[in-house]
Amino acid sequence: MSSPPFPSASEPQVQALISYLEHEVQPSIVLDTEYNILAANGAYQRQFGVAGTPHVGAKCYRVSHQYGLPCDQAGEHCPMRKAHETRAPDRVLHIHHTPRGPEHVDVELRPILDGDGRVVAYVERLSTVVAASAQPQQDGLVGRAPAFQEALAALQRAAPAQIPVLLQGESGTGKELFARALHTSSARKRGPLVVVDCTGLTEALLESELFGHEKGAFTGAAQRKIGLAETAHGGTLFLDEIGDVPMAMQVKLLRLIESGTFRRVGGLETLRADFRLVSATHKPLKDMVAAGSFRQDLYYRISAFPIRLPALRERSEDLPLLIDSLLQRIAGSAAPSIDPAAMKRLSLYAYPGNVRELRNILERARLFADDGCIHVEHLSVELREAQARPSARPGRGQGEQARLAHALAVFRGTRSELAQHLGMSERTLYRRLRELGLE
Ligand SMILES: Nc1ncnc2c1ncn2[C@@H]1O[C@H](COP(=O)(O)OP(=O)(O)OP(=O)(O)O)[C@@H](O)[C@H]1O
Repeated sequence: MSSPPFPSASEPQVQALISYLEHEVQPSIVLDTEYNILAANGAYQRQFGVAGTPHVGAKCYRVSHQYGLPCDQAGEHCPMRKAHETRAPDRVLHIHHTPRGPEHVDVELRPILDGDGRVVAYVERLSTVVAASAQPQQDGLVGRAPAFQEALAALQRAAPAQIPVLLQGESGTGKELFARALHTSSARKRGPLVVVDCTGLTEALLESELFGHEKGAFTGAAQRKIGLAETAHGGTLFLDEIGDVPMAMQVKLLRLIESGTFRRVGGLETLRADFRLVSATHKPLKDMVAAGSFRQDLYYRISAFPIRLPALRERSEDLPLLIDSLLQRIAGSAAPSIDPAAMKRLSLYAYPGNVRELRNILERARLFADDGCIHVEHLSVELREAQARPSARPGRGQGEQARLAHALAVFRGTRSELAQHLGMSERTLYRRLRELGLE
């Protein structure tokens, strides 16, 4: 563990801590109360270190965010501030600058107290979040906007537990992708992830899909069939569009979830399946409960840990990142570029169909991009009209104006640092500020 002779580091407790952390497998650093990194263990240096750039002696916010100021003064949650006040550990999700570029990092900070209860140092443990990427990626979830980060932070908390998760979001917001990320971030990741699309299935069909059936259970049941609940044993069962499950089937689903037991259609044997339940819906389930079209007991069973997925218009800062990633996915190395005018139209549109709609738009447009570049005329009429109707711009509306105004008020760094903090270029920041009348 590298550690220079800082005054507080010479305290025996801190020295003992530094020596202990060297054997920790998780990247860890020791900080003093002035944000100075006193020591970094081998795991930290391997994962976050840059050859020739010593972290030890540097300010933590400079290393992880390239800010000139502590995170809380830059409009972000600072775990050190909170841990100092509460004398208790704090955990947050941040985007850190790493040798691999920006990454989502789960940061856990523990204050180290002396005999009088004074904080003498902090230990910060970091783990890279694998569930989502903050830079363009060939697959999986990408995003870095605050609304996306909030959902990701909830996913990180829920993933290691067994608790049933309910993903709620408009169509195309990435519910299935989130369910996959939840599964791969859980202890069951080596088990199966079984997706059941509950849309458009009659009670009989859903029952035989979910529970399976015995040979001869009904006309056409020539063989015994193993149901999806059984297939999910040891893994995750993802019930997509659970709001579409017919009322009569809901009671059977409740029994399965409560007891983990079920019977194949036409079978007498009670079977048991051990799975983690993840459900998703775009429907307002609570209203459906009030209207009597969704069972209240089932609702409470499936919604122990609700996660709200933001609409694309609530995370419009993510558009460039999503566009980059989706074009790579659609066209690989032949991915076209986008000219500034087309990019502007794309950023003005409201995307009622969310990321799926964005993907469709790009898939279509790239087929017209003969010169390797998407131009305005390659976009659909709605997109081309987007500029003519500035009122139809929820992403650039009051929400964004309030967010930028708030960031301007609380951020004490330079404009370039603010741009970096907001995940946009300095030029874009100036342009947005001008557009919103904040400049
Ligand atoms: N954050 C994201 N990063 C990358 N791709 C995304 C993201 N969110 C959604 N997508 C992509 O958008 C498309 C729609 O996502 P998905 O099918 O998970 O949405 P959904 O909410 O389950 O939709 P529906 O409710 O209509 O079933 C997919 O191609 C998916 O890969």
